[in-house]
Amino acid sequence: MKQAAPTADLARKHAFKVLADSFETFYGNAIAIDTTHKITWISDGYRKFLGIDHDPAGQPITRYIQNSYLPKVADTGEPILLDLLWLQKRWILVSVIPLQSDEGEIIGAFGFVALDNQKEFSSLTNRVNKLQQQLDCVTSQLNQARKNKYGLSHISGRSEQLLAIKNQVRQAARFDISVLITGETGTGKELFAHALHDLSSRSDKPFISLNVAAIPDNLIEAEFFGVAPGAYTGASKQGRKGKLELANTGTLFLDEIGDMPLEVQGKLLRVLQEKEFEAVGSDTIKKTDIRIVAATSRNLVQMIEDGEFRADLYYRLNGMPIHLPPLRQRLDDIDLIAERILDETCARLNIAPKYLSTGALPVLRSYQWPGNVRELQNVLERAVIMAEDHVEISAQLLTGLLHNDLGTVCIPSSSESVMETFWPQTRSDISETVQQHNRSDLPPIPLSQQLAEAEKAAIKQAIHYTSGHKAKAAEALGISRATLYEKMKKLEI
Ligand SMILES: Nc1ncnc2c1ncn2[C@@H]1O[C@H](COP(=O)(O)OP(=O)(O)OP(=O)(O)O)[C@@H](O)[C@H]1O
Repeated sequence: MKQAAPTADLARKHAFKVLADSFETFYGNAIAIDTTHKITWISDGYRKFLGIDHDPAGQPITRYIQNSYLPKVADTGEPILLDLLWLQKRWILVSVIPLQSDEGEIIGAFGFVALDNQKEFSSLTNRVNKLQQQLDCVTSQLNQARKNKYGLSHISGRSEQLLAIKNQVRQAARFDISVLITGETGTGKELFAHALHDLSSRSDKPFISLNVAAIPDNLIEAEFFGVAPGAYTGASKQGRKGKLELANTGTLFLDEIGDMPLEVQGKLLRVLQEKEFEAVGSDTIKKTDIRIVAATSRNLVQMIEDGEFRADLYYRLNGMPIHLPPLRQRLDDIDLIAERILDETCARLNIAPKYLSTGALPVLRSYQWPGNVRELQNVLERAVIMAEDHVEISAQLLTGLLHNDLGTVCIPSSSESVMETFWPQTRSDISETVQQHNRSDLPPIPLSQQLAEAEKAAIKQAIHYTSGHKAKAAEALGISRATLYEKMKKLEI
């Protein structure tokens, strides 16, 4: 390395001395920490400025300055040349530089108040204050919108069952226990999980959901635990956070928990018991603090008997069970839910509000709703679009739509076999429909539409045949579980 010329060396030493002498005069407020973020030195001026009446050396800096930049600079070695810091109820301008040993190793950080006279940078702080106020306002509006969207009041219905469930949710929210929500598809399991989170003490923390059934078995662990940087060929350099980490301090909603492979069930149990996990390809243990809300449309007790679900995990998850009955068993909810769906759909489509005619409600009440509220939503959304200029949604229109959807009309909810009631389109019915479509005097229906209808009917039939067991339905149809979910989403089943 080139040696500094003697005069340059002298000038440098002199400059440092002047700087050190004038530092106390101009920058009386200064502090230093080590790499463990403990205070190693503080100037008298700064101690007084912070209102500390004892020697804070050896204490963590965050005990006195919670939002200090010093720990970050000590960790990264990157200086912060000038930044605003909100301290002692006012803005100050601070500089923080890393401290290095003679060998160039980072040994801590040193910070000083560059300017604490607000008048001298008032235009800057005024702008920051204004932006901060705007940000606070938007954040509170967002939180309010979230609460309105997911609060219990958003869940429509007046049936005794629904009111009892709302009470259970209020109870469950008071305690930090695992909750298991059971019920057929589309009954509102995710909606109630959201409401539970929003009522709980974790409401301002993340709500993360993971649909176990929609993820191929070989990717589930990565999705759940995350992946360490470069864990395997093709893994990203930065690694990827898993849902457990993303949900930390908040709530993790595990939908379709019954579809979790046995091996992963064991790992989830460990997380629940020990509150720690390791990312795929890592041996570093990470701590986690989450509340689990799990949901399933399957009979977990039966699955335990069949050796498909771990009993110990079931008892862990089932801290408080909440069961959502199907819509056909709480007919008193239908009018309020329908009203809400119509209002929301019309507002979204920017059209005048529409109402159910007097004869329309009995049609809705007499149908079985195998897809529950989600199906009701789909039918009413289509009705709104088809009612065009009419203010009322007629019984006839709904009858037609339900007929079109499932090949039958207004099924009485009593004695017929569930199979006939829900999916009367047996194989021969389907071929009959296709034959009718094939008649040469009828205008042809686009092939894509015919294929979609056929796929929809086949999937519904398979799900019903396997009593809602999606993995078995996918197997019977010769597709993967993830593909089945993809298709169900696309075809709005
Ligand atoms: N009581 C209700 N009031 C208003 N909307 C509802 C009600 N119950 C369900 N919904 C709506 O119905 C749809 C389906 O609900 P959700 O996704 O929560 O059901 P799910 O039981 O989790 O379904 P899946 O088992 O298929 O995941 C959502 O759009 C939800 O907002």
